[in-house]
Amino acid sequence: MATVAELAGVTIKRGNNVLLDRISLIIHEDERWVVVGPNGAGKTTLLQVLSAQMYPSDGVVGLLGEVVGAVDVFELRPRIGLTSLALAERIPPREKVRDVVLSAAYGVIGRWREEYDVYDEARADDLLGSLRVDRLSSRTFGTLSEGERKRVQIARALMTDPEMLLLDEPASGLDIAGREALVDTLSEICLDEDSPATVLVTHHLEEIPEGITHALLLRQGLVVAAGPVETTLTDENLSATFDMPLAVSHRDGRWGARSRR
Ligand SMILES: Nc1ncnc2c1ncn2[C@@H]1O[C@H](COP(=O)(O)OP(=O)(O)OP(=O)(O)O)[C@@H](O)[C@H]1O
Repeated sequence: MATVAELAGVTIKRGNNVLLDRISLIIHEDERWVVVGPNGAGKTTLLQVLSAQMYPSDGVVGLLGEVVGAVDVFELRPRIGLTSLALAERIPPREKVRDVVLSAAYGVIGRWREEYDVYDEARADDLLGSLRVDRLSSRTFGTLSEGERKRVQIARALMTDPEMLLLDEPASGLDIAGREALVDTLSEICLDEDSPATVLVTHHLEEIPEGITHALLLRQGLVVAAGPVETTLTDENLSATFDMPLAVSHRDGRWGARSRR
């Protein structure tokens, strides 16, 4: 299987803070990763590295066969789909939903005067359909519920047919029904062998969709454990990650965690 990302000894420093500390990681195209760790562990920073938005202070980042730093990142970035709160906040509230998705084809946020071809328009409509928000395509982004916005952002991230899909807390802020429906949709994406390699950051094991194959546990910028999800998401590893005794459960395809105190 082809490698889509390879991090070797990657360190990110800001001032005296070490955000990521000598991270080494290989992601193959058929893998779907979940990244778990406490607030401030470096999860979002890792996604920034994987989306070529951030350069390492030390170490080497290989993405889609290119070395970051030795390649034009503007050619690399369209090959990687990203959803994050920071990106969502940059979407103009008056932007039409269909244009939020369509404008990804040009790597811009906010439609201006681009001419889109029929192929792009059909793809945007298909994605809105598969994310089950096609009925909202002529609404403005600012009028959507949180759950609807998350779906539109995922459709946007998939618009360029990326080779890697990065999802930063896609279910945060959703109610139970919204979360469950989104986890189902994410499961469909993760289980589809035509989907790109996926890395999903979450705070809650309940939000891990079926089809996730690997897990990375981060604490204070360091990898606590990484590997196949079944052998990585253990009581011992999760307890070490959050510095409290935790019990992991895995029933009917769904993960969970609770205190052992
Ligand atoms: N520019 C910066 N300068 C200094 N420290 C920073 C900077 N950016 C981020 N940090 C720190 O780096 C650490 C990792 O941040 P990051 O956003 O990657 O964590 P996270 O695991 O995604 O956290 P959360 O779960 O709270 O979203 C945090 O302690 C944060 O305060």
